[in-house]
Amino acid sequence: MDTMIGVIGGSGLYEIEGLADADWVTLETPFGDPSDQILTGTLDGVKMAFLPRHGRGHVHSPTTVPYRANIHALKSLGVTDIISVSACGSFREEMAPGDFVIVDQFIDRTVSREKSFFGSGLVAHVSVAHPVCMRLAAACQAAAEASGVSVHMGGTYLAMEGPQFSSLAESKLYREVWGCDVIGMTNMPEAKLAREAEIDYASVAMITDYDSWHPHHGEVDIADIIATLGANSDNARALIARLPKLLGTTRDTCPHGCDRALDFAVMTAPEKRDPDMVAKLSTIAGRVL
Ligand SMILES: CSC[C@H]1O[C@H](OP(=O)(O)O)[C@H](O)[C@@H]1O
Ligand SMILES: Nc1ncnc2[nH]cnc12
Repeated sequence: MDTMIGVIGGSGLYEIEGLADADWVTLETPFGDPSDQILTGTLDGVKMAFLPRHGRGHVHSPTTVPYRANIHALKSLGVTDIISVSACGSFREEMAPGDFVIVDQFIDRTVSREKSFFGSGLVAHVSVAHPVCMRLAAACQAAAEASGVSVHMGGTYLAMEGPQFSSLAESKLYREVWGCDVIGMTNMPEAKLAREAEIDYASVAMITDYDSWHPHHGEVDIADIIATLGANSDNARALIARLPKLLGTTRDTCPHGCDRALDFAVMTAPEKRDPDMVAKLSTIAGRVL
């Protein structure tokens, strides 16, 4: 199968350069419009699709990002592997602003978002015990190291609703009691939806701040974050540029089963399935319906 790398760019990363045959395409989905047009093209012969999560000009808040439409649009283009790039706060002294963390776990504290493509008339349950594809995560780590970025392999990402940052008590709870490593507002439900869509997913957290727990850094400040975003985004572009060669033009079946997550997931009996839902889910789940 051809590899197609989908990059979801977070705060500070609204476009990438260097694609051959670059074209911003407009897509509509049964779940509404994606955050923006999607930049398609090829890099080192590998098909690429780039979507700015908040839209160019940063239009969508973490709550209003159309997560389902974004994943649906990438799936409809043929994306096989998603690299999510996100600005994050850090709960660890050694994960300093400017560093990258290759996330491997999530705690989902978001409360106001549609979290599944499925629902009444077509019920499905996929596992997200291991929400990140470690094959893809390893490629991100290698690309970051080759780009000279200080990178940490593995970390738990606390997904909060936002848009306000955490209170000091929340920051300490997530760090000291729950053992989280980084915090952001967008990787959930994005990672869950990618799993439902059977797309391999990896998340690169670009550290911008120490949230509010750090005794010597005071509370999180958006001006500090914006100051760090520029350099982080340049490093993210360098990382992305190395991915096609690492992943190759074709790919085998995912050794971890990310691309077969729906094999046994659909619970609704065939004769009880809502035909409208079946039609609506044809791009996401047509393989098993
Ligand atoms: C710019 S600070 C808060 C904002 O940045 C992160 O967005 P993204 O994950 O898309 O890089 C964070 O989750 C908040 O949405
Ligand atoms: N401290 C923080 N909390 C939540 N999202 C963030 N994005 C960047 N820094 C953040």
